[in-house]
Amino acid sequence: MSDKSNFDPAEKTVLITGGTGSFGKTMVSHLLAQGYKQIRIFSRDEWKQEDMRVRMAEPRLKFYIGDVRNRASVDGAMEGVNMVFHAAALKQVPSCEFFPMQAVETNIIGSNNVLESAVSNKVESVVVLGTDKAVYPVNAMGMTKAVMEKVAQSIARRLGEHDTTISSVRYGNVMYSRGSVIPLFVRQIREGNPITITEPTMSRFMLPLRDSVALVEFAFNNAKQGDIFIKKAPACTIGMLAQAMVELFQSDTKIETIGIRHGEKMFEALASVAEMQRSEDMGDFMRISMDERDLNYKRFFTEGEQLEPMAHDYDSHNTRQLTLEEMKALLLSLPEIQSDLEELGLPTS
Ligand SMILES: O=c1ccn([C@@H]2O[C@H](COP(=O)(O)OP(=O)(O)O[C@H]3O[C@H](CO)[C@H](O)[C@H](O)[C@H]3O)[C@@H](O)[C@H]2O)c(=O)[nH]1
Repeated sequence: MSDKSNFDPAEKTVLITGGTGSFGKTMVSHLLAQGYKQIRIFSRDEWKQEDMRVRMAEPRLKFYIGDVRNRASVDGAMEGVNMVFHAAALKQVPSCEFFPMQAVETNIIGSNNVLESAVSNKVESVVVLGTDKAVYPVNAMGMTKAVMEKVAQSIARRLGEHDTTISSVRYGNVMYSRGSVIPLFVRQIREGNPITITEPTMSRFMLPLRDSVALVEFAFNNAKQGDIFIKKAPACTIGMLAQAMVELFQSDTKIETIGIRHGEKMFEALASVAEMQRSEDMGDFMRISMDERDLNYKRFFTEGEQLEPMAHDYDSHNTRQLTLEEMKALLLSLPEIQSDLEELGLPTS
């Protein structure tokens, strides 16, 4: 863990891969407010970069066009960087399912490029952004993100205290993220169409975007080599989410059950049983330390390890469940829901 006692943001340059996404934008505003010297945005889409450049008009923001799949383009943005937040990813479940090698290229090979480039450039700390879908993965998005974590830890394992600190975070569904269920429900309500729910008892961890930024910051401040951090989060069922939306929007639209989609689980886990056994409770957060066993055959084949039999996964069925009122309050705390309700002339509190 690098020493943060003399940490001065005014001396630090941060690189955010995938920096024009929802996470990147929120993180950029946060870092600017904290007085960071320079923030570099690395991404593929020139239009999104142009939009951000014009809207933010901020000299401390620097833009780099590139693709994490291309090591040279990553190297071109890495020189002189102190911290990296690696958010670039293919994260849509269906697109990864049908083009799994594209997910391999970006999520695994691309992440390896970012990490190796950061280590070569003596970056102080890299935080890699992951997902709950990497725990017991069933779809290509989760599988490639699970391998990404393994790549991060394999590099961390060979590094020492004075090298780059590598850590990962995992989080669940970011509320109102592009293409996700909440904006879909809003559209359905506004157009007067039925709300389509897959399965009312299916559950998901619900996380506002601001909490994902807080988690990444927490990881940066507390990381030891190879750690994975999660933020404790409540969950809700999709039936409850739909009910909360209908009530907030005072809608009489129907709720229609359409059935589970390709590649999805009834619930998600943020940590497996084995990980829970080596986790540290840090208040709102949990640290899962790296499994430090090496490839020592005896320990893997004949000695093993004593695990406590009590433990269980940390999943969206056994975490704290939001009540209907709490779900409505959480939705009301989102700026996007506030502006949707305002546009419709509905109460925002
Ligand atoms: O019409 C729909 C669509 C979805 N759902 C349900 O709503 C929940 C959330 O669905 P999302 O599509 O919002 O989220 P996913 O859990 O499938 O995946 C989300 O989280 C991933 C990260 O873990 C990726 O970021 C992905 O893009 C993002 O949509 C699921 O239980 C799903 O079954 C419905 O009830 N009705």
